[in-house]
Amino acid sequence: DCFTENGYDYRGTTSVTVSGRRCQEWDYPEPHNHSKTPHNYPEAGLVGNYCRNPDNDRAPWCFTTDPTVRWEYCRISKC
Ligand SMILES: O=S(=O)(Nc1cnn(C2CCNCC2)c1)c1cc(Cl)ccc1F
Repeated sequence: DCFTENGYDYRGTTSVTVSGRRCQEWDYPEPHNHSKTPHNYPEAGLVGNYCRNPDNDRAPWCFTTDPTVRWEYCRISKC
C-alpha cells in the first residue's frame, strides 16, 4: 500500500520500519513509554502496531520494539 500527502490519513496495516524493525503496539508502554496513545489521540487510528502519523510528521512512523531505537519512519511508499 502507499500513503498520500504526509500520511496523516494513512490507515493501512504496515507495521515495519525503514530499517526492518517491528513496530511497538501503540497502547503498550514497552520498550518505549510515550504520549502517542489511542487514548490521547482517538482520531489518529492508533490501532495495534500499525504505522501512523499522529503528530503530523512528514510520513507514517512508529515506536520500535528495539529498546535502542525509539521511533523510525515506516517502510511504506508515497502514492
Ligand atoms: O511520547 S512522544 O511522542 N515520543 C516521541 C519522541 N520522538 N517522537 C517523534 C515521533 C515522530 N515525529 C517526531 C517526534 C515521539 C513525546 C512527544 C513529545 Cl512532544 C515530547 C516527549 C515525548 F516523549
